[in-house]
Amino acid sequence: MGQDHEVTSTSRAERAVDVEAAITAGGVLPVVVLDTAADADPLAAALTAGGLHTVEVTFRTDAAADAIAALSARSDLLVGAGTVLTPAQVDRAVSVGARFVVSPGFSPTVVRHCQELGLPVFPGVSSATEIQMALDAGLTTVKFFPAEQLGGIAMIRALAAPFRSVRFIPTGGVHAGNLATYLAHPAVLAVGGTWLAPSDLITAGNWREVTTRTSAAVATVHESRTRSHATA
Ligand SMILES: O=C(O)C(=O)C[C@H](O)[C@H](O)COP(=O)(O)O
Repeated sequence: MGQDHEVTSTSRAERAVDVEAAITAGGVLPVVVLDTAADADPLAAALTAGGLHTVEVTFRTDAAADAIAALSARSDLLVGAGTVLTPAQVDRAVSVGARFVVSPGFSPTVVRHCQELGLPVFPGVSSATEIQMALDAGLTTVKFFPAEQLGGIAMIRALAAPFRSVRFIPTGGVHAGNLATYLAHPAVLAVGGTWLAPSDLITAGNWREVTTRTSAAVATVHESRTRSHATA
């Protein structure tokens, strides 16, 4: 029994690391709002063609669960659920195959529920107090939301100074023009945002533009990491 428990916790920890490693490797986490699950496959094709293999599908539409189910069935994509506000949504997300959960804010109830399920969770924080709440809950990787509105990279610099173990996924107001500024900070694990696949492009079925934006973001991640290795 005790041994079973140990095995389970180890595999959970490994799963969590896998997810974080995949998000880190991508450098950019596309956030999408899907109105129909029919868009799932072309979206996945567009993102993977551009070089990204992670996606966060927000629980903001009725189609979210079906879309997560369709995307999770693919072997080339790691799919998480975003805008998760309640434990019931966590359960729904898990039941359709979501591998991680993202919230706009810090909910101790949502975080605890994810931890009980062994599901990686990245709650949003917007202040030093919320970071301490995350640390108290045993988390060191958090979403920083809404990043630009909170002061952008200057705020991350200020927060990263005392919280040396914390890694951030800044999201909100990030785009091709300011992506590199965020990626340059060592406390930034990856950056999230809707600019790669915004609702207007999805509705128009403009998958080519989604791939173009994704490739550009991937190139920026690559340049940024090459530069930081060169200066390390
Ligand atoms: O609700 C959540 O869990 C979210 O994920 C919020 C989104 O991350 C932001 O709405 C993205 O902001 P933009 O990239 O500026 O469009």
